Amino acid sequence: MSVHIGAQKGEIAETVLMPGDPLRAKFIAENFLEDAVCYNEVRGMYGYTGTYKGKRISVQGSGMGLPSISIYGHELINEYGVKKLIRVGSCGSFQPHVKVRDIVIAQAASTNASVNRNRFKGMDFAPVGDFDMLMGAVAKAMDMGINPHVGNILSSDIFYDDDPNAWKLWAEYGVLAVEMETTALYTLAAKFGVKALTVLTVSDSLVTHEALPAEDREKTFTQMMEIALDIA
Ligand SMILES: O=P(O)(O)O[C@H]1O[C@H](CO)[C@@H](O)[C@H]1O
Ligand SMILES: O=c1cc[nH]c(=O)[nH]1
Repeated sequence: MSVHIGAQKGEIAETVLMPGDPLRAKFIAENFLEDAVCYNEVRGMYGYTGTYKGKRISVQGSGMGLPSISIYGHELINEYGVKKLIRVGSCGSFQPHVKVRDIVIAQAASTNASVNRNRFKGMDFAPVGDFDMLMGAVAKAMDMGINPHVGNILSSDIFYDDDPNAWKLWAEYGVLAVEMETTALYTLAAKFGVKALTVLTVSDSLVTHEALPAEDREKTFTQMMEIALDIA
């Protein structure tokens, strides 16, 4: 057991899908993995290991925000030997051409959080996704007839911002969408020499104010799940 994960050594695969929502982890395990076994229920942050097309894969909820994914990512890499982490999340669109239910692949992740400023003594680190997995995810999406949006995203420390127009500065610089974890995931991967990629589905738009309900966010983002499982 690690501090936050109740698995024994060897119970977690080298490749782990990481949705923020633990119920999305359960959905992926029940609908995509064969012989899935639940290895973690600590804090209700479900983790499962099973097989997909014969390959051993785990799926672990990350929780919301940079500190939460940092804790699970750190323990997966350092306590369980995980080598590939693929976030499967939801995001809010910043751009008119990025529509609800579209797929976004995070080439890089900007942030308004101070964690990396602290880590790098006031300097800026540019967290980027793994290039091979990025290419694989784009190719798989195209095979499925999907044109994914690939580019910079914002990993925000704030869901309910005091300034309702704060997002527009990022939008002006071409940032595609907002979520809350990837900058930490990519930084952890760089520090520990493992691979990470984030694949997102647009759940709402800050441009049009459209939004999908929680059940859709938990269960209907199956294209993103298929892309992630393919590159796993
Ligand atoms: O749907 P998940 O993966 O949780 O991702 C997004 O949704 C949560 C906010 O509602 C944040 O965790 C954000 O990153
Ligand atoms: O962090 C998030 C995730 C989805 N939608 C948002 O607006 N923000």
